[in-house]
Amino acid sequence: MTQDELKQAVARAAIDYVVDGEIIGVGTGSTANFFIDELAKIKDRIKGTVASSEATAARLRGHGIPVFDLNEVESMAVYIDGADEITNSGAMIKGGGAALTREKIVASVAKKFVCIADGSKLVDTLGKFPLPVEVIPMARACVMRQLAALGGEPRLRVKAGTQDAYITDNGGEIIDVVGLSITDPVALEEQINQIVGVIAVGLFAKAGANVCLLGTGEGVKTLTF
Ligand SMILES: O=C(CO)[C@H](O)[C@H](O)COP(=O)(O)O
Repeated sequence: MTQDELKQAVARAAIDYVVDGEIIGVGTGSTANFFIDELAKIKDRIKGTVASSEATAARLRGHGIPVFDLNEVESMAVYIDGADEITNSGAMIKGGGAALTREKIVASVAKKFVCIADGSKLVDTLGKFPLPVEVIPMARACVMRQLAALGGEPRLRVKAGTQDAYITDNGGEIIDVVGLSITDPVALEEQINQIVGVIAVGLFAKAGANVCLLGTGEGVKTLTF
């Protein structure tokens, strides 16, 4: 199976976690996009969604699925999203698609985080994938110095084909930290959260996934944490 077929398989499997009549939190990225396309087939069963990015909101609306502002929502049954890396204990690196801050906010309201990922995302130790950190633009340089002191190599994410900083839906910039071996993800998440100027770090460790639907050649495996 191709990587896209594995992503489609987990997106289909995630429909079992959709709770009828409820609001569903929806992530960002190619796997989340496959999930949105599956959700569209059963859209009449749900009350609506909360989106973790403008791109996701546009895709949901394109399918005629209601998208609520998070401020209008008191509870959410489940949040369904991809990951760049996930461990056997449910800790994740996210933010390859630059939506980490809204993903973390929406996930924090949901009762359950269901991660959907192809098998290549399962790792023993986080950090091979560069760790995204969203920052306030004026704090870029001082945050980068503090991230370098943690042992990684911070790089400013730029818009494809330019030297210009990539700007997120929140007006922030993204620093990708290369070369970390993250043996204590909870401690590192707390440490980076303490740096003034950081909006959010793409480590989802303190509140990681509750379930991971992992696409493999032998079918979809369900990991619970
Ligand atoms: O965190 C994310 C976006 O900010 C995505 O979930 C992550 O990058 C995985 O993307 P994909 O499903 O395209 O592999």
